[in-house]
Amino acid sequence: MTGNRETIAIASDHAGFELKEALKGTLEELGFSPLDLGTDGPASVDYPDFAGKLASTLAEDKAKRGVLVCGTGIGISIAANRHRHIRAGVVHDATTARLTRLHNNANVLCLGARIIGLDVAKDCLRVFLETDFEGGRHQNRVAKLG
Ligand SMILES: O=C(CO)[C@H](O)[C@H](O)[C@H](O)COP(=O)(O)O
Repeated sequence: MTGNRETIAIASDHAGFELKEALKGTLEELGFSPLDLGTDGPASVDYPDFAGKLASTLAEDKAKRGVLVCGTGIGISIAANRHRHIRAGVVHDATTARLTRLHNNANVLCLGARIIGLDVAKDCLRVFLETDFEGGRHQNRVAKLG
């Protein structure tokens, strides 16, 4: 928390850099405090390094939720999901953003900057942050993820 604003960790590789920068503003507009873990420019970097930084930040309880962006959202989600405390979902629209919270209790939103546009990405972010886990039949399934 920063003041009474929840901290949301955010990171990307070079392909996701521009979208990450834009989404930091969206987080602020929505009343959250973005914690930017890089990358800091368009130079080519390796997405596992940034997924790892975000995973460490959540493990250290510096944030409870995070956002990761790469070209497709796929590589950075694979990397993030190697960490047992991370449930990262790649989403493409508000429906998948809602369902990865309702059903998977995802704590990390993954977006593909080369796949979706800014307005859809903003929708995904807002819906992800405002949707609670449904629990019920999904509780046991999520527990089995490890
Ligand atoms: O890992 C990915 C594919 O799922 C990401 O989209 C990366 O951002 C992409 O591979 C980076 O590609 P580039 O050609 O090195 O820019």
